[in-house]
Amino acid sequence: MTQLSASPARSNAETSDAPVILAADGIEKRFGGIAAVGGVSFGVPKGRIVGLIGPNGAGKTTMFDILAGDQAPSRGSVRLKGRAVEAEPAHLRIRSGLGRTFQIPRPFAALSLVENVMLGAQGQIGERIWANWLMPARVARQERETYDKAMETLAFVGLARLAREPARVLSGGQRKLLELARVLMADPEILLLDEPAAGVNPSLLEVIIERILDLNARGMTFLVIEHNMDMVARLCGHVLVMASGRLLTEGTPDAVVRDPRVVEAYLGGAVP
Ligand SMILES: Nc1ncnc2c1ncn2[C@@H]1O[C@H](COP(=O)(O)OP(=O)(O)OP(=O)(O)O)[C@@H](O)[C@H]1O
Repeated sequence: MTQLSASPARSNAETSDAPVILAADGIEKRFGGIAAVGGVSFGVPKGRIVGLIGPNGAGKTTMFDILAGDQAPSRGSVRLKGRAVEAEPAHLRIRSGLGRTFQIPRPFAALSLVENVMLGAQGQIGERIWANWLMPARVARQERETYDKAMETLAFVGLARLAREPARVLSGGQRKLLELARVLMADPEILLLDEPAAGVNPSLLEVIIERILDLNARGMTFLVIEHNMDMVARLCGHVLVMASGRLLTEGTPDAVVRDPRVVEAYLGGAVP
């Protein structure tokens, strides 16, 4: 595990007594005889940046899949803004304000960056075939607005100058920024980020950290899976630790990395 930086956590986690925006309640996920997630409960308070760490195979990505609606839990409940959503598919959760990024982003390689980002917009009336016939001016206006918003979002993540290039020219780190831009098009209230630092060079990593802190300062909530503990310490006021499908402990980044159970979980499993 990487040494924690001495800088204090910078999210606004400690400054507010916020309501829980996303909650997992007794989540279980079994694949045949294996419990990838074995009864996990936690809450993410609104406006905070919460970390989710644990050794490889701990069940973190499976947990994200269940929170986002990409997999159904075998048991348990997911509450988004107080509403049980475990039966809802991912696209409905996105519309309710829950966005997620993937460990390995897969943009449409042949489409331009701006086209990829525009695909993240929700509620496009032009997707309804009849709307193109009945209200073409309205469809055209909305497409223009979506394009402008996609360009603004690309500028926010520092990719505006590549807007017309095909996504295949991007590095791994730039793909992470493109994916962030795509998911931001849906105006999420809470974002699940799956290893935003993995495979990213140090200068782009700084951009990603700054963008996350900037969005958080504007009120966006984050749950972040990350192996890079320097990044976790810079972003997160609170960290959840999973091991072998269970929630092992939670606390400040500083406290959890000093917890002997956490050290043992990492040494017993594959150390990142
Ligand atoms: N579709 C699947 N079928 C069978 N087993 C699975 C499936 N998905 C995950 N698992 C198993 O569930 C366990 C948890 O996997 P998961 O990917 O959620 O862990 P993780 O904490 O995200 O790991 P990493 O840090 O390596 O991404 C692992 O043992 C994995 O092999």
